[in-house]
Amino acid sequence: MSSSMCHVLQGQCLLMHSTELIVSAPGKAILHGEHAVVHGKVALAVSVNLRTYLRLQPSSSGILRLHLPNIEVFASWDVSTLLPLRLPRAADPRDLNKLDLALFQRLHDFTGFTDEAPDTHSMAVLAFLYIYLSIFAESRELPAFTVTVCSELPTGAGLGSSAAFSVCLSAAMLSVQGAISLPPVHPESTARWRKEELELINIWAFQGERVIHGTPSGVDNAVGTWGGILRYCAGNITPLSRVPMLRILLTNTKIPRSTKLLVAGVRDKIKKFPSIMAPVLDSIDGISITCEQTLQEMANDATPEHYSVLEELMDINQHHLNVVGVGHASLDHLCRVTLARGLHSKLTGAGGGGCGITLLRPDTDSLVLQSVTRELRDCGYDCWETSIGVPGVQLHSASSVKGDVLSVLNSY
Ligand SMILES: Nc1ncnc2c1ncn2[C@@H]1O[C@H](COP(=O)(O)OP(=O)(O)O)[C@@H](O)[C@H]1O
Ligand SMILES: C[C@@](O)(CCOP(=O)(O)O)CC(=O)O
Ligand SMILES: [Mg+2]
Repeated sequence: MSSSMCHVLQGQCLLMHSTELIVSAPGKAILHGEHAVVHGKVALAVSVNLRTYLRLQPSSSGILRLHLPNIEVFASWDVSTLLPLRLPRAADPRDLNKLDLALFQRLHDFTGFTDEAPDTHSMAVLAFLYIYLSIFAESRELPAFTVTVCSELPTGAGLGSSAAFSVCLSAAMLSVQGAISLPPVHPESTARWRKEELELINIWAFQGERVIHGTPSGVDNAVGTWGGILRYCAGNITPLSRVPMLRILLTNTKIPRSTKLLVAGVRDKIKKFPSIMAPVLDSIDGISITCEQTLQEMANDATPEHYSVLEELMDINQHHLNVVGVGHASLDHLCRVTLARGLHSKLTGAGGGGCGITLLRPDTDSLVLQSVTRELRDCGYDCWETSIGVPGVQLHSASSVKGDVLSVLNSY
């Protein structure tokens, strides 16, 4: 972290902005490396063209409101009741490498939520309050505003909805606090923040992910912040600029699952069978590295043989993910249905249900695609071809937001 950023992090509340703002962040698909990345291995991840949108409206009512229509949360607090929960922000910015457990405990006591049975509502509310009380820890007053979040992403399906949510919260609240600027945004257009500001957004989004996931790797919030295609390993983010434009079919099996529980399950398995699981994680690391090399070669000249390598890597990784215990019958079925048409799939994200990705070749026949899509939909799955590599977190002019999203944001 640069010293100037430390200064901002420690800053005595610069200028508090009091304008309405709309921000958005994309979801992601992990090509390879989910779960292994939590244990220091390489992951390759891409942003997808489904976004989470957040609208923040300042208020003079002294009431902080949170509207999360996707998960039916409508909460409000008198800011005076939140004041006693605040703790001075840690003097050492390196402490942002973990959660402030004292604040976390206070929030549990205040809300009455328990850590044993984390549910959709409590995780979202805790992440919101945690980021709010941390970012405004040193502000003279706690600001009142209404935050409304609406997402195109399925919640809890492996496409990084938790990270897109955390990135939006972080960007909006850092902007209000004045720790980052409000870049000028022209009508019908969007704007991005500077590199150092994006780094700050990413750091605070990571805290939100910690509240929701327990021990996230940080790959999802990195994609939500930076967008594009990234290699991620132990906190090091490398954008991959020279890669072919991959065609990806996304399938949501709609089997609900929790990233937090799946990540904890993998940790238990590694603890129970260290000598068996370590080689599997190493092999997943090898898959990510081989995939990255193959993609780089393909940027110059993509051949059918390159696609065969990518397909084989997906098959091997899908087996590994079953071995580490994050498979599901619905995902096995997805792989079988697509393979019957010559297409290769694997789960993406935490697994246990949720989404899978299928690699399409540039010349995959549209009739093949139509029949495989129909068959997957007949299983009750959602299925669509997605664009990848879209921009990360953005500030929007209201007229740049799609009509249906804007009408949801405006209806609360
Ligand atoms: N649009 C949203 N509104 C409110 N909370 C959300 C939203 N999207 C995600 N979340 C929070 O993130 C959690 C899902 O995170 P997770 O289990 O990591 O799944 P994923 O990130 O794969 O979608 C939800 O339980 C909720 O707490
Ligand atoms: C399983 C993991 O690798 C990805 C989780 O992604 P998602 O929450 O299922 O979208 C966890 C992580 O990297 O933090
Ligand atoms: Mg998540």
